[in-house]
Amino acid sequence: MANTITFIGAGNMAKAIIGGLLDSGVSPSSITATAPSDDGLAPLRERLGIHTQTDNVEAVKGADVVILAVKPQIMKSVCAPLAEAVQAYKPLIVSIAAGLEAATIDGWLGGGTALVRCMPNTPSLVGVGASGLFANPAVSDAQRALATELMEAVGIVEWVEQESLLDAVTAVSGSAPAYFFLMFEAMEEAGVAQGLSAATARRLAIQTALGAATMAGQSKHDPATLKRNVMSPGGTTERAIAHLEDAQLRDTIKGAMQACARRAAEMANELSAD
Ligand SMILES: NC(=O)C1=CN([C@@H]2O[C@H](COP(=O)(O)OP(=O)(O)OC[C@H]3O[C@@H](n4cnc5c(N)ncnc54)[C@H](O)[C@@H]3O)[C@@H](O)[C@H]2O)C=CC1
Ligand SMILES: O=C(O)[C@@H]1CCC=N1
Repeated sequence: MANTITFIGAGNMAKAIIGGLLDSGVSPSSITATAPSDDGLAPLRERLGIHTQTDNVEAVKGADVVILAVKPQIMKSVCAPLAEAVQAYKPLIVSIAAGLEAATIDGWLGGGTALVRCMPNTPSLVGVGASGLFANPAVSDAQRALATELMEAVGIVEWVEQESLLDAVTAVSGSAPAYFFLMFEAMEEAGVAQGLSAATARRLAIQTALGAATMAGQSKHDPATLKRNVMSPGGTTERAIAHLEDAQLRDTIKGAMQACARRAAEMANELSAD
């Protein structure tokens, strides 16, 4: 990728995308990351070789893509000082903030910006991220292609044509690594309760998830069929799955995802009213 990319904010999600981009062969010299103090930036500069900057406005000047990677709650105060440089240099803006609507951010940046909203996830760090993208009407086809190229460097990309669907993307992939991490915690605890060492239980659980995800991604069968293939009639898996179904696991997951998407919509309302 020949474009220059500036990350405003160098926290967990920015670092995950930067790590994935570098692993995919993007040159460190094309990436700049900012933070209010140099403390967190020095390791990025020294270990990854990317540019760093404590002045957001300077970092925006001349960048082809500006990725807004700060917490939604401080986005307004971060965007307002950037408006002049954004209007002058017209980079593609990519916001990864949960909830915050494109029109709200566009307004904070002075209006008329080409803005892509992206909902990535932290496995971008290891090149197996999943991102949902939405473009506002000012985004050109070339900028859409650029956003696709950028996020495909760290995983898969799905475009949505309705902005509100990004809340569903947040529920199904943005927040979802945490659901699986919770599952690993629970499986490790249960494995230990059955006598395994924590290390053994963790290793087996994680490898099994990796195997199941790889199989589901490659198989011509749907997940329900793959599940049935594990369930020998009268066997062990049947009992385990019956327990999960009796415990309303599907409803629990649905409820969690509804809570997630509702919170994204709530945040959009709270923050646009600021
Ligand atoms: N963590 C995740 O799994 C995901 C996060 N997101 C979104 O990514 C954004 C960032 O989230 P995280 O990386 O988790 O948060 P974080 O708290 O790890 O990172 C935010 C970074 O912004 C920096 N920052 C604060 N004020 C700043 C300023 N004035 N100028 C420049 N940088 C400043 C902080 O130093 C911090 O490192 C949020 O909007 C969140 O909704 C989206 C998808 C997944
Ligand atoms: O929890 C959050 O608000 C962010 C957005 C998606 C994942 N982490």
